Amino acid sequence: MFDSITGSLKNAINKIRHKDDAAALKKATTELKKSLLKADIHHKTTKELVTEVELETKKNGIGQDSFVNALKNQFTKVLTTEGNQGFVFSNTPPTTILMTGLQGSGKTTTTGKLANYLKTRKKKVLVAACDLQRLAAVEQLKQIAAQVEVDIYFDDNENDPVKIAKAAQEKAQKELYDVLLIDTAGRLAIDEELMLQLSNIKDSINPDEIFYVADSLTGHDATKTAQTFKEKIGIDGVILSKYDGDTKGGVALSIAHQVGVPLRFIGIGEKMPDLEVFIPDRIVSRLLGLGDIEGLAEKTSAIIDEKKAKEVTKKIKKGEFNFNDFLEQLAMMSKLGSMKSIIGMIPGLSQMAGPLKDMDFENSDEIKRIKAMISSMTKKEREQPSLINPSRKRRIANGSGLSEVQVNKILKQFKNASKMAKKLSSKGGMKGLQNMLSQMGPGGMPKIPR
Ligand SMILES: Nc1nc2c(ncn2[C@@H]2O[C@H](COP(=O)(O)OP(=O)(O)OP(=O)(O)O)[C@@H](O)[C@H]2O)c(=O)[nH]1
Repeated sequence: MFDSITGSLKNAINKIRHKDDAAALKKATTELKKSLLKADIHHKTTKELVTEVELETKKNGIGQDSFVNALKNQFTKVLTTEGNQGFVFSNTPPTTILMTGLQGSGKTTTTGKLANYLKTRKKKVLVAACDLQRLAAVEQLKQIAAQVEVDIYFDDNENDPVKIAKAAQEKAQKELYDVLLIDTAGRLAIDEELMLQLSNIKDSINPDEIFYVADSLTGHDATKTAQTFKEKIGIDGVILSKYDGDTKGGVALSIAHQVGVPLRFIGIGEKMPDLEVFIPDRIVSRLLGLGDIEGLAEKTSAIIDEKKAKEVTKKIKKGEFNFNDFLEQLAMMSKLGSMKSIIGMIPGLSQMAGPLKDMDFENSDEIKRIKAMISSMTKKEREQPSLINPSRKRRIANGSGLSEVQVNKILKQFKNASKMAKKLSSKGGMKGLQNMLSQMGPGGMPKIPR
């Protein structure tokens, strides 16, 4: 998700090789500034962040470790704004969310994604179709609701969105829904009529939170419109849509700081599972290429049961992650949405996000090769990859139709990844970064040979 920023941060970090090298720190901060601006992070945010990183590194003694820690702290500071993180449930259900945004920002799709996010977490969700501005919007929401299997409230005979919102809320209260998501109308640009309509809905239903869906492809305009929505109707969170199409990626890192409202979720594709929760410290971990074990486990537990997710995390931490776990994860991952984002959550694998980002699980040659290799292993070998000696490798290569070189490389890659995962998920994980960076060449992890 953040591969280009992660890559340039790595370049900045690599400028510092020795302790107390002030000239190297200068080079690193110059590189940092250049890459943040190139990523389209707001210039004010960039300036503040770079200055603070430099000060903190100097204060703690110049070195790669202290520079990485300063980056981690300062990024977390920039991404953290007063307000809720992720999805927060009200003490008195239904938690009512007003979804707002400009026309085409992805508001209706995002309403469906959020409904799906909550549904996979076993919540009873009702969506309300209050976008009466665009003719097809109600129909679109009906289709999306059917797709993610949540209930929808609409009224084709009513043309007052306030009345529809109110009736939806009554239904949600009476029928004990956990969450009510209200899709509202958008406009091509901010206008008084839209703001008045939203204010009226807000006054009538008193939502727990108002989310503003901003199109990340509009760059700094996304920040500006969010600001205006905040001033005019008050918003509690921003959801950045279409982040998958944003090659620069910096808006996500400065929008909360600029608008003063937390970024809650990011849309990373057109499919319903393509919604990522935005928790600052987890995002920072991914930005620095350290993955997000906690996020992965949380996401995983929505698909498989929580106990199993914990088991996997424990296995990773103990370095016992084996090929059976790998196959199981692979089958499950295809249900989790974008490959790029999943890879970014696995420590040590985030550098592969580039080559693997568009991977299609069913049809990918790389995955087919790995599966072929695993299917030629014995039960014991899958459970205990360390058993695989040269003669076993030859047998596996023959059985899977791969060359010995290919088998060797895949095994090595698996071993390295589990080692890194173990190291980085431990308490001293930050220290592991230094080792990880020194082990990796400029292209990240070695590619699986074709
Ligand atoms: N690639 C990508 N496309 C997205 C994402 N979110 C939404 N879209 C697409 O953006 C387009 C517009 O989305 P809608 O949900 O219809 O937009 P809207 O804001 O509800 O529009 P109005 O109802 O007209 O206000 C659709 O084609 C969506 O599939 C995303 O995160 N990534």
